[in-house]
Amino acid sequence: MSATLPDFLHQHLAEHHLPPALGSVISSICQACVSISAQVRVGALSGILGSAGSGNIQGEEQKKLDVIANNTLVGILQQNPAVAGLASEEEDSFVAANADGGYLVLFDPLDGSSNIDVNISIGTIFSVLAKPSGSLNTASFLQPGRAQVASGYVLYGPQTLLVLTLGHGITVFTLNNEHQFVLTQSNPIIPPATQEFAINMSNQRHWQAPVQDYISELLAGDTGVRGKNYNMRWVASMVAEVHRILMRGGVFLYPQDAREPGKPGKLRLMYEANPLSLLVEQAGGAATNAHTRMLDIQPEGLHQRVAVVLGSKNEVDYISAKHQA
Ligand SMILES: O=P(O)(O)OC[C@H]1O[C@](O)(COP(=O)(O)O)[C@@H](O)[C@@H]1O
Ligand SMILES: [Mg+2]
Ligand SMILES: [Mg+2]
Repeated sequence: MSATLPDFLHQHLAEHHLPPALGSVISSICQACVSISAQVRVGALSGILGSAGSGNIQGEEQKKLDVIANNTLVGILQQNPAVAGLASEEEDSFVAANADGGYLVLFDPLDGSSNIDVNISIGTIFSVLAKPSGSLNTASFLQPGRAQVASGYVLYGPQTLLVLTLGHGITVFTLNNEHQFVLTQSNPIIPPATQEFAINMSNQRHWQAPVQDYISELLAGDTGVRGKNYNMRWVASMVAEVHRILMRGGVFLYPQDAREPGKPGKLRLMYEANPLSLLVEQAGGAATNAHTRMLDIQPEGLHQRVAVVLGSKNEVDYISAKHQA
């Protein structure tokens, strides 16, 4: 249980006949995240807390750390010859990198921005796609989530953790004091049944009927149709919610709601939902938009929003059935 990330990549790529260039892309992403982690750790001491005074293309306020994390990832990935292009939640459109590169990297540089200034877990989420042949354009990135060749996140919590999949199970690494990711867990499995749910209850009045109905069943506990009591968690960093679910099960919902009826949801398909859904499926869980398997959705735009239901399989199936009824 003491392999470092380079050792693991060397062995895992060979075992699954994956190209070394994919390993170099993962290494570059992780190099950037080690740098981001170092900045997160010292917080106010390096002046990285607070607002950047700018907004992203989605009309969201950018925190200084959103911008720092984005620039760190873009700067390091652009230098990797295997990377053809990048897409980020914090960039207006894709960023071209190296013409001969075979991979595209998409990322949410800092997930959980509202938690940065209050010292609660935040993370970087990433997705890797093979670049289709031909010239690079937005359409090159619009591949369904099942086409991802790798995805993962780095969670800046009490420990800095890397959770990674290259399509053959998931592996958890812990950052040590020498700035190396060391393998600490192989192939955690999400139990199919759970008694823990995560949803932002303050939006209850805006939900559609199936979600209203589902949550009221859970709140009824052992006096209701589910016949058991449920506990609730809401960190407000999706990356941390997904990590909890990978470690002990649970279900996470960010449904479509009536606050912005024109949008299918709040979360981003390409930077959040797809990479995290691949991890969840690799750990035996399920991920949908309440109607369709997340990884089968055909993207139509880089910054596309989506409703999200993911986690313990029995619970996700139960919620989907309610939406089809
Ligand atoms: O509960 P709220 O306030 O809608 O926000 C929580 C959600 O917003 C997000 O923070 C959005 O991510 P960003 O910080 O990358 O914008 C998700 O991680 C999280 O699930
Ligand atoms: Mg996010
Ligand atoms: Mg973000």
